[in-house]
Amino acid sequence: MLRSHPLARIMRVGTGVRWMSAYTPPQGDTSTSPRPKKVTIGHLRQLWRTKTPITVLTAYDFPTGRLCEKAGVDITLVGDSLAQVCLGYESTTQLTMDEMIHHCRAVARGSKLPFLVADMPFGSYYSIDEAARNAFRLIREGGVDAVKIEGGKDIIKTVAKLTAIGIPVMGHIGLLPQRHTVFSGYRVQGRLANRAASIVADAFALQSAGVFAIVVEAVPAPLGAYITENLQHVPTIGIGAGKATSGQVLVINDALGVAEWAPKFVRKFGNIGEKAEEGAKAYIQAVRNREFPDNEESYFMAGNEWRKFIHELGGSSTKSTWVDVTSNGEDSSESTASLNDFSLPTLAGFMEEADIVEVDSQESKLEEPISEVSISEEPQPEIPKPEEPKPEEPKPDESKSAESKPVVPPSQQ
Ligand SMILES: Nc1nc(=O)c2c([nH]1)NC[C@@H]1CN(c3ccc(C(=O)N[C@@H](CCC(=O)O)C(=O)O)cc3)CN21
Ligand SMILES: CC(C)C(=O)C(=O)O
Repeated sequence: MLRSHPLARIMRVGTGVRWMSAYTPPQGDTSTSPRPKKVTIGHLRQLWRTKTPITVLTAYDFPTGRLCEKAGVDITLVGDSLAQVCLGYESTTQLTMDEMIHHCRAVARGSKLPFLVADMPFGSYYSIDEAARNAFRLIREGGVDAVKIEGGKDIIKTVAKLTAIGIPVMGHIGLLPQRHTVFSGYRVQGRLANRAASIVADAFALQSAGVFAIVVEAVPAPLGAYITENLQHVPTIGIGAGKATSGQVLVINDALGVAEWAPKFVRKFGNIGEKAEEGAKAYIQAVRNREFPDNEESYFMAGNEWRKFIHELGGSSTKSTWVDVTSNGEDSSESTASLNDFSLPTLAGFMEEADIVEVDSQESKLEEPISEVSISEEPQPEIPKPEEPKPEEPKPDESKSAESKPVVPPSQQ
């Protein structure tokens, strides 16, 4: 089919079709549940051969990377849509290599099982040497498995070089967002016969240069189908290219309904934007109404430490007092004893505190929650006055102290 096609001969570079890998594809269910093994090019090829749609979603950071893995996507793509979706740039052309690598590293920490692809930013592949240097950076520093490059015949020598030296490359044809200025905007490509033929030629050229898959963006559905049917060795991943491509990709924010606007080819599979706004507004209301935090969301002192604490302060305060120590250790409370009288907490003090917190978390029932801080009692006679006053609280750095609630690591949430 390939050889007989009139456009298949337009560009042939290098020694022919190369494949990057011959892994044994993992067996078993790959449709919905997260697979236990790392996705390889071999696995992607098996999906393509069995006409199982290849699923691709973009990710830009650790949580979206985690989401892609947990949802069981085949390919996680750190697209340069990062520029617009996450960094607020006007276009993808403003994104730098360093920014891309920074985000790739975060995604890679969260998305370990899906095949991980990163876009080569605009300007990072203007020469073959630059392209190779930057592709290696994305793989070494960014931790990705493969790179994606926008363009067809025009960049074919670069693509052939990258695949020849062992860098898996994903092509990208049709609408090329990095060239939106040249295209006079983000416009559907290949509506006219000439341009459609040129896009088909791009696909064949990329196939010959050894790419492992080709993203086909914003082309008429029949053209997406035609390219998919006529490529012999490479799956297509469509975005706005109709239903017949070998797989589909969407920007995750678009798919989840985060953004206010999305291209016509997007379907919203979620309504995160609305939900997020609702949540943020509910929080603000609760704080303003003093409904948050509650006792369940607050910490209390161990045993009768509060009484000891008041006792050490002199115990003569008869009104509600919040002891407030600023970071320089100055006392701004209304109590009679100045906290300057206490020695500042030492490392030993922190360690002691850590012990107490542990006891506290085990025996948190020891103490009644104090719903109102009301100090009207005289010091309890049975409480022995310690030799050195030791404030349990406040501490100069609350965030570093041990928590009494178990903390769920983000990766388990
Ligand atoms: N959120 C988001 N989603 C994307 O799919 C995406 C990005 N950002 N940023 C990078 C590129 C830019 N993309 C775009 C941006 C705009 C259109 C757009 O305006 N399309 C018009 C087509 C107009 C026509 O030619 O008929 C549309 O109405 O869908 C398409 C793709 C795709 N990529
Ligand atoms: C939308 C996909 C294909 C992309 O290139 C990107 O996220 O930048």
